[in-house]
Formats: sequence, structure tokens, C-alpha cells
Amino acid sequence: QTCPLPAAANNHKKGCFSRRESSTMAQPLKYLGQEEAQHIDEELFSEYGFSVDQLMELAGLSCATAVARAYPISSLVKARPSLLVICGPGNNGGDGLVCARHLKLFGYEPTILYPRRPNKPLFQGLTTQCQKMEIPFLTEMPEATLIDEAYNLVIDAIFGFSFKGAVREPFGSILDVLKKTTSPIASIDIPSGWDVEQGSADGLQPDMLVSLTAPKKSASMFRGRYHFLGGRFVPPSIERKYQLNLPPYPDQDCVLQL
Ligand SMILES: NC(=O)C1=CN([C@@H]2O[C@H](COP(=O)(O)OP(=O)(O)OC[C@H]3O[C@@H](n4cnc5c(N)ncnc54)[C@H](O)[C@@H]3O)[C@@H](O)[C@H]2O)[C@@H](O)CC1
Ligand SMILES: [K+]
Repeated sequence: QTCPLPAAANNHKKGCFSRRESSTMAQPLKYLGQEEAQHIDEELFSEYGFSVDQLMELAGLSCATAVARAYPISSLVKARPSLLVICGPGNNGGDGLVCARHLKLFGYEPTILYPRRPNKPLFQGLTTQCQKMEIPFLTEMPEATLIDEAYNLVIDAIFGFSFKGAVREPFGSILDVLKKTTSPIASIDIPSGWDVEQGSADGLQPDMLVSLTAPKKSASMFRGRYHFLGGRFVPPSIERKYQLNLPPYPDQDCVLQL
């Protein structure tokens, strides 16, 4: 029997179901372990021909879009639409730089803290782009009270799915300050400092989490208000192989609120 529906209507399921059936019978969204997330990442580059900057652009755009949905400029409490974006030393930090650039284009006023900058053309280029977009860079982490006064939101792009072990400096001190702030925190992919699978009971408690590609296991411990899925670039064969069971994104949107 051939399926009367277009592939997109049931692409996260085996077999053929009507839209109504598929919504009631859909398999639960997969929460990825650390190694699984890293395998998907490697496969996208090695077997599917994607480049890092390409996926980083889509990931960062998703994060900026999700932030704009959850915290529209009209809802911000401070006179200026100021945001602090804290970028770490890996690709999660790269997502933060892309996110900051798009937020500036969306009308926000981001400021970036980027204390450990990899000596690679990708990150140097992203840094230059932000500087040319007239986004200021801080030279040190402000005190918690200053963050509360100056910024509507902190975007946490410090660590993603490759984080392991005890937090090394300067990021330990930065996370200690973030735990004292009352400005809401939006974490990209994983709340920084959390174990990718186990989370962290005394770690950051972000108000928002943007899971990229698929949530990681620790996302089941997220208690904030907004959980978004972003990174709408997963080819169907990867989705099938890892049984991601991604919910369908609405229309042409690059994010989906979970
Ligand atoms: N396939 C995907 O889903 C994509 C993932 N992207 C992003 O890439 C991230 C993963 O990037 P990476 O693999 O570069 O890794 P991360 O950005 O998670 O972090 C790696 C960096 O953190 C440092 N680090 C690790 N543990 C530390 C500790 N305990 N203390 C201090 N420093 C520590 C490492 O030395 C390394 O410099 C994802 O979470 C996501 O944000 C996107 O850019 C593109 C697409
Ligand atoms: K993060």
C-alpha cells in the first residue's frame, strides 16, 4: 500500500499514518547522550558535507529567533534592549557570536564577553563580524549587581555538549557570578556547567533553554519557562538513524517551542 500523504507529513515516523493518528501515536522526542550528540555532529560534517560555519550560522540564528520570541523588545523592563552574551572557547561560544550578530540585526543591543578566543579563522571571522556590527566587547566579567542593573537578559554560550569535568577558570568565576544574578539567563544547547547527561542540582537555573538538533539528556532537568528546539538542518536519514522523533517545525520557522 502506498502512502497518500507527502513524506513531510510523517517523516519522523515509520509507516504511514494520517496527521491525526501521527499526533496521537508519535514516538517521544529523543534526549541525546553526550557521545550520541558528538557522533551526530561528526557525521553531519564528515558524511553529509556540511561545514561548521554553515551549521553554526543556522544554530545561532535559531537562538536569536527563540530569544526574540520569548523576550520581545516590547516586553523588556529596561529602557534599552540590552543583553549580555557570554561566549565560551568552543563551538557553543561560536553559536553565541552568531546569535549576538542576529540579535543586533533584530534591534537588540547585545554586549559580548569572550574571554578565551580560539586562534582559528572561523572564530576570528565571527569576532570581526560582531565588531563591525558595532557590538561592544567587555574585557572582564561585571559584578552580579551590575549585570542586574544593566542587562535585560544574559545569553549563556559558554559550554555545549563537549563540556566535561570540573569547570576551569576563568569560567568557574563567571558561572559563580551568573548564579548570583537575577536577570534571566537563556542557555544555548545546555546550561553551562551542567553535566551534559546528569544536569547539576546547584548549577545555573536558566529561564530559557534552546536545544540544538535535539535536546540532550540533562534537558529533562530544565525547570525554566521557555524550552525551544532549534537547528532545523537535520537530514531525514540522520533523524531516522538516531530515532530523534523530532516534532514538525511550524511552517518555515527555524525554532519550535517544546
Ligand atoms: N551538530 C550540532 O548540533 C551543532 C552544534 N553546534 C554547537 O557546538 C556545540 C559543541 O561544540 P564543541 O564540541 O566545540 O564544544 P563546547 O562548545 O561544548 O566546548 C568545548 C570547549 O570547552 C572547553 N571545556 C570543556 N570542558 C571544560 C571544563 N570543564 N572547563 C573549562 N573548559 C572546558 C574545551 O576545552 C573546548 O574549548 C554544541 O553544544 C552547539 O552549541 C553548532 O555550532 C552547530 C551544529
Ligand atoms: K551553553
